Amino acid sequence: MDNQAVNSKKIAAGKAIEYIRNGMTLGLGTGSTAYWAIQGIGEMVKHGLSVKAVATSIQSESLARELNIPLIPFSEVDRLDITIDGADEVDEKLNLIKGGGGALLREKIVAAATRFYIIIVDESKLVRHLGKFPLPVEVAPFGWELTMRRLSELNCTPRMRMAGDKPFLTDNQHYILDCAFGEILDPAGLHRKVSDITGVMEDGFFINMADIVVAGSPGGETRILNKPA
Ligand SMILES: O=C[C@H](O)[C@H](O)[C@H](O)COP(=O)(O)O
Repeated sequence: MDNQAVNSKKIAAGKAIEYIRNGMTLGLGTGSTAYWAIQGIGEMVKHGLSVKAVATSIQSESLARELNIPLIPFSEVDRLDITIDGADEVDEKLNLIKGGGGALLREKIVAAATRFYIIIVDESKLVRHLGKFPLPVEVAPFGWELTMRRLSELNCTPRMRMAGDKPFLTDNQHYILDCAFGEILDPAGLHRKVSDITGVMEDGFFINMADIVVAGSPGGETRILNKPA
């Protein structure tokens, strides 16, 4: 990753953590952008911030532990005050594609329990229409070939995500099929069709979930995009 992208991610994360207050329960996202938010929260905890957090992946959980961010089991959570997470694409209505790192199912469960869901991206992730980034679809290993055929009937080209010569396994021991649809004009409609396929555990569409998106630029500026009313 080039230094400019790293800087944009760091800047966006720095802005997002300004929303955090003492006593909050937080959701910790996953990926190279969320990494910077977790680092920032760790720094705030070191300086006396009192928060509790849940993580959206094993990777983020380990990072939070290293930074002494107090973690609680998700079973103890009813509502989270703020979750900060990254995204692979963000459209003009703040609909997202997520799951490039394979964490979409837990991320969506955490997002759905969140009062104020903040997405942080470098500005290159902002698009008019979703779809250039193939949609990650988490599927049950049992019968995945059939699930893949059903997905391709929706006019996409699904590909099994690999880790070396084996299928990539999510934290939930599922597979990921990356589905190249091309430009998607109706993400909500397509989300319904994908979700209707038996064997699909979750897809990477996050429709109408983000409250704000903080986009960082390599020059060090941030832009805050609000969910349309
Ligand atoms: O599964 C991974 C997550 O959805 C990430 O938040 C997303 O892929 C963005 O990751 P990054 O910030 O590394 O581009």
